[in-house]
Amino acid sequence: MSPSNAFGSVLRRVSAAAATVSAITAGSTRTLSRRTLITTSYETTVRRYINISTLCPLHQTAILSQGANMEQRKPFTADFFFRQLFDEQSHTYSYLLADIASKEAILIDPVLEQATRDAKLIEELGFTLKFALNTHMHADHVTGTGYLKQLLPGTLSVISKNSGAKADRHLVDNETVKFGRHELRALCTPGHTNGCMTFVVEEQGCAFTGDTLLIRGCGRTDFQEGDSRTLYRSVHDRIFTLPDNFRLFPAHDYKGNMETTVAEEKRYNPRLTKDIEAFVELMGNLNLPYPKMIDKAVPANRECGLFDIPKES
Ligand SMILES: N[C@@H](CCC(=O)N[C@@H](CSS)C(=O)NCC(=O)O)C(=O)O
Repeated sequence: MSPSNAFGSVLRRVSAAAATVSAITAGSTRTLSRRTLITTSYETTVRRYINISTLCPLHQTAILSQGANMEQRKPFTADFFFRQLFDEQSHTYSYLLADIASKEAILIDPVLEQATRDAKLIEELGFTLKFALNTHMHADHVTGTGYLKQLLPGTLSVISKNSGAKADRHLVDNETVKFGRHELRALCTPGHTNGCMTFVVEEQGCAFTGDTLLIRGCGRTDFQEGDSRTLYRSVHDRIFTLPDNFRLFPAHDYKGNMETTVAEEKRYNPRLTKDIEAFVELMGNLNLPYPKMIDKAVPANRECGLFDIPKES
């Protein structure tokens, strides 16, 4: 058997073991916390079936990390539409969510230069864009919310009250935004900026973290109202307290990653796994260059993003 076939066979045995664990834990004792039970049972079962010490360290990590990250993730419900969109210039992810039955949609963190792409997609899919939301007042690109209001009349722009930016609707902590039968809950997660929010869709087991938590990273805290201690508390108190299996979708990624989970970031985020003092020290020494667009983006985003509207072709 070739090494890759052997690894495939091991993974199949692990999946079978994981299924057994899921079945056992489904009706199991409540004396242990759900997370402890899942992680412990998974690792115990894997070790019972496979002598993992015979595998290389990479494969050992790959197999054991599945216990916390993959096994218990919920699929989206059949009536929930999800589409991740990307802007290559600013490395920004936007997210189109919709209720497939009622066709009501929302768009999180649209980018001005992609507004015509997004509007076309929304029209092609027969959706009505109810809300165009920003997780915060961005510094690296102009938001598409203002232009989308023109392209798709009836759309309302949304941002947090704490952002100080103009919008049709201002969200406060714990407020919900409804689209069809679905809803997201907006949690204040300041630190990168004062007005940062994380949007949680509880039923679908996912959250949109903006720049508060990035995949194996986090938003910088060296401009606007950035504050490292505040960001650390936001992540630990409001994102890491979500269920371990929640899928997390950030506003940016610079390395080609697309999503993560609460469990993964709690284990592997090189910044947020540190204690708060070490985190503050690290964030104070990032020495990142300022975003190229900051002088244009922040004033535009304070006005909901109407700035240099691209000409129609
Ligand atoms: N090079 C980009 C800006 C990159 C950057 O600073 N990203 C921000 C989020 S957008 S304000 C950030 O918080 N990064 C964290 C990190 O660790 O990289 C540009 O010039 O636009």
